[in-house]
Amino acid sequence: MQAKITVTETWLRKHRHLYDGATRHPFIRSIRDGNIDISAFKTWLGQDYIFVRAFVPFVASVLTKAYKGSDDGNGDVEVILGGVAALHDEISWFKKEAFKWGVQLSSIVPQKANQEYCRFLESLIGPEVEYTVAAVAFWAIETIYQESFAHCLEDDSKTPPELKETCKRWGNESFGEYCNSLRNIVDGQLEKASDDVITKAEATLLRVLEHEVDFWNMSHGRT
Ligand SMILES: Cc1ncc(CN)c(N)n1
Repeated sequence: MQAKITVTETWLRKHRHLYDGATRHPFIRSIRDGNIDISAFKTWLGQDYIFVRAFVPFVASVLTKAYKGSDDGNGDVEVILGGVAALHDEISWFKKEAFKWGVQLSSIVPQKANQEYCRFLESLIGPEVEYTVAAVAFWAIETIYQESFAHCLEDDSKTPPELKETCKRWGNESFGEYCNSLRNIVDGQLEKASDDVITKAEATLLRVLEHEVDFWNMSHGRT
């Protein structure tokens, strides 16, 4: 018997071009090819620290929605709680890494693309946004980083040794498994969602992809 094609699989096939644009962006390719401009890397580092701080309340809102809205005996809550814990480590990592690279986090001003992305996250926090829609955004945001940085760790990559740790932070296998768990949660929700929610969730995925591309563009100095 053939395996059933999930909703996320359908979307990834349909929007492959945009998805590849987010996960194989020139910024990521420049890390992978070993010709990254270190000032672009530092820009990304400072801007992403600001993004991650804004990401925390969004993830907390997804956690609340999972608690209220999922009917799986709260397996979802545990997966998402793991994500919150990982974010705690992520913030400490950014501080350590910023120190290493001489990036002053206290003086970073969020750039336009970052402000718009953070505003988008805020727009997904309210109770009027369905759990399924918010969970799709969460899955996509985490997975884009996972796929992007895993690409920089492939055998034929020329990623500079001093950037390997950064790539491993999101490109490692256990982060990949966590992203798969998020994807299973999302597909479970989408299977029982109304057409209206599925439409909103797909539109949200597309917005995430666009914001991620803009975020890489900003880091790469293309704004
Ligand atoms: C912009 C962005 N997207 C995703 C992630 C992964 N948490 C991140 N740190 N920053």
